[in-house]
Amino acid sequence: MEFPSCFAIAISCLVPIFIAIITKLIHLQRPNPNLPPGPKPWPIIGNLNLIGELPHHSLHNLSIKYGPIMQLMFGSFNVVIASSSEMAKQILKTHDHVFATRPQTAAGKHTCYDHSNVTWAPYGPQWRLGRKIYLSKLFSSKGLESFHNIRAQERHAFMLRLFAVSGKPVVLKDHLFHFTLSVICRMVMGKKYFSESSWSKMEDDEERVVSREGIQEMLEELFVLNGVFNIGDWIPWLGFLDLQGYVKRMKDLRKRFDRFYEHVIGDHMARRTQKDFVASDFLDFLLGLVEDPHLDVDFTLNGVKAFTLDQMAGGTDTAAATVEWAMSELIKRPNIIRKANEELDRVIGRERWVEESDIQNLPYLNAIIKETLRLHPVAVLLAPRMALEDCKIEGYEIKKGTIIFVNSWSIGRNACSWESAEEFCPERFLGKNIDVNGHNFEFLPFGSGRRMCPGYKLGLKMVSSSLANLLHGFSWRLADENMKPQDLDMHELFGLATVRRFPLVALVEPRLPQNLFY
Ligand code: HEM
Repeated sequence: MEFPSCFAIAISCLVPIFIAIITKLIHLQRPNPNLPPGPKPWPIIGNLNLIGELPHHSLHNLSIKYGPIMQLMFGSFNVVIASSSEMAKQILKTHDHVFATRPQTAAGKHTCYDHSNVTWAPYGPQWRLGRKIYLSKLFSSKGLESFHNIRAQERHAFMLRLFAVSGKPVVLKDHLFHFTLSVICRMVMGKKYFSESSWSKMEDDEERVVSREGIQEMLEELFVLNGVFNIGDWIPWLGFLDLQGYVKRMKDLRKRFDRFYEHVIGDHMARRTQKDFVASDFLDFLLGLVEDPHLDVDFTLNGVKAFTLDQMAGGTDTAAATVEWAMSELIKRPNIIRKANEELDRVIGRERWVEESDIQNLPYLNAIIKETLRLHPVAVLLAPRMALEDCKIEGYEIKKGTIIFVNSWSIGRNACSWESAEEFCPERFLGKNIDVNGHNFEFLPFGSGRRMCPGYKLGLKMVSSSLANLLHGFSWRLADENMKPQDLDMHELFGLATVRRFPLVALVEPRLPQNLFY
């Protein structure tokens, strides 16, 4: 028999066996509320097949049936899922110190420089150093203010690019990504370092090693690979087989990022040798740390790359996907767009664009953003945490090493906390003191506690100011004239950031006077 058909038969035999192994290895366990006080066991109630459904949907359905805290055996690991605001509070506040670390995954190892970025770092000195630097240098009020001009310039450039394609079908996400990536690159690396031209023109552009489309593709792949169910993570003895080919993809991706960072770091190093060198961006500051003998961690060039990656990953797709979800919900509901436009016309007027300082005066716009983050929190299961020691929640023992997911997507749709939970209704937030700062456990789009998103204020600034100007500057309709707005497909693509499965394609027409577009 020739090789290809041999191979095909072997694969077709292996796949069902493999699926059988996996489904046998996933057990659902749930607490029994009728047991006397004392440690309560988690009885096994059956095997589950979570394959084929989006994980946050399956876990949401299970939590409706089995309660707000349940334990799964997932391969070799215990996994606890919290699906209510009370359980989220227990994990992210009451026992935050116990669940402050992350599991070590192949993605953290191969794509994030051996877990040396803040997102995947174990709870320890490297993580503490990163958070301290981010919160003091980038996300403090002073830090955020110092990059105000960059955000304003890039936002204006974004509006001009949209204007240039008005009347033609626009893939909104690509424009949003261009905006968020430009802001983050300039904040962190001093300039964009990617070519604005398309692939074909790249060779002419000597200073850039990657095109904008190329880096977007790399970051999207990073999010996918950091969110996948990689068998080797859950069943370590099968890891060497790399059955799904994910580890190979991770290694390939790391090479592409290395090539990019080596160019950027090389450029910064060359500047450091100049006589009149003054550190002027975040990367300069990080390179200074590599030479610092007083740090209590061994901070290397890999640390520089990893911390830079945290910003590029954390700040681009998340904010772009949130605005894309918001516009998708709005395009289906012209009456909400009308109310937002009425507020913008009244507060801002048609003679100028919306500035960041205006956002606090736009309660309806803020309510739209909160409603979007409630129904479409891009990190649907937050980022996984791991128990550093044994702990008891509601009488149930959680063993050291257990992996914890907080189902933020499910919490945002919990009928006990939200009336008509499945409806997109910004009005529910008007006059309410519900915020995204991690103190309201029924609403956790940025998480809470020690590992809460450190960049949430920047994320919110980019989301709110871009959405406000998209609504103020343009009128919107679907590019497919035959599709009714209410039929717009809202399916998700699961990953560390859960994005639209099919990008939103729209037609825009300017709403403001022509002179504002030059
Ligand atoms: C709309 C925008 C954003 C959303 C929805 C978002 C959401 C999140 C969520 C849910 C987490 C996990 C929190 C947890 O485990 O409790 C997280 C972590 C993180 N985010 Fe964000 N984020 C956004 C923007 C940003 C920005 C702008 C940056 C940086 C430029 C950033 C950097 C990070 C980092 C470094 C972590 C890891 C924190 C840690 O493990 O200690 N994020 N983000």
